[in-house]
Amino acid sequence: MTFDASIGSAAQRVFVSIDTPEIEAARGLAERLAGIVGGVKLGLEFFVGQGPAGIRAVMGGMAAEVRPPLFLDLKLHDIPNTVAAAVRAMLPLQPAFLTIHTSGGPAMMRAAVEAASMTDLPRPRLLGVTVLTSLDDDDLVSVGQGVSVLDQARRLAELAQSCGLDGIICSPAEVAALRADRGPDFVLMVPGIRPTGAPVGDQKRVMTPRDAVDQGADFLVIGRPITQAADPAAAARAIVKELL
Ligand SMILES: O=C(O)c1cc(=O)[nH]c(=O)n1[C@@H]1O[C@H](COP(=O)(O)O)[C@@H](O)[C@H]1O
Repeated sequence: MTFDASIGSAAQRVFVSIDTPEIEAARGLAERLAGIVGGVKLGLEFFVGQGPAGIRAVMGGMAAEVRPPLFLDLKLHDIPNTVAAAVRAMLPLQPAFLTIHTSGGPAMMRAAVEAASMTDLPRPRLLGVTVLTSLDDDDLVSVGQGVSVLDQARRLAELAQSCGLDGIICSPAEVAALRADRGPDFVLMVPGIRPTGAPVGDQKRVMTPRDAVDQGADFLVIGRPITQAADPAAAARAIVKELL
């Protein structure tokens, strides 16, 4: 299914992150949430556990009329040839969005963009991870990047746009600055979302769904506040309601 990135409703902004290695758990959540949220994100944990066949089982388990767009979040980071080959290998799964790490550099990003366009299959939107939402300024110092998170995110976002990426993943804390820098058409997909009172866990730069959208986020990536809730469908509905 091709993905129309125009945002017609509050629900379309929400991608639920289904982080589990178990196929039945993933399938159950996807089916329960399909009519409520705008998309499903399957990432490293599920892909390592279940591979492409697992992705097909989850997405194919939903009727075409209700199947939400797939965000396949593998955060590729390798030499250009390897990343390009991995992007090509993902295309048959028909993701609406893919992720690569912008810190892989310009040649890697350009190779990924080229690879994504090389077949007749629908072209996914390529998003570049800037600075992970689990990091803060001290973490960047500890890995030898002596810049603030905001400056690093701005720099990587500019590089991603210049390399032809469709958008970036960034924390809500930088969204307003990055929207101003990169203009209205660059996709800002934002994890690190916590409804008021939800446990923050390993995230360091967080915001509520409403505030993140008000700051300029196009899409929100939300995992545990929905998937770990006693009633995931009710939790997702409450978040969408907050965005109306
Ligand atoms: O690329 C991502 O989606 C991502 C980037 C980032 O900087 N931070 C981040 O949390 N994510 C993903 O977003 C999801 C957030 O999940 P929760 O913290 O449970 O809401 C996880 O699947 C992460 O892998």
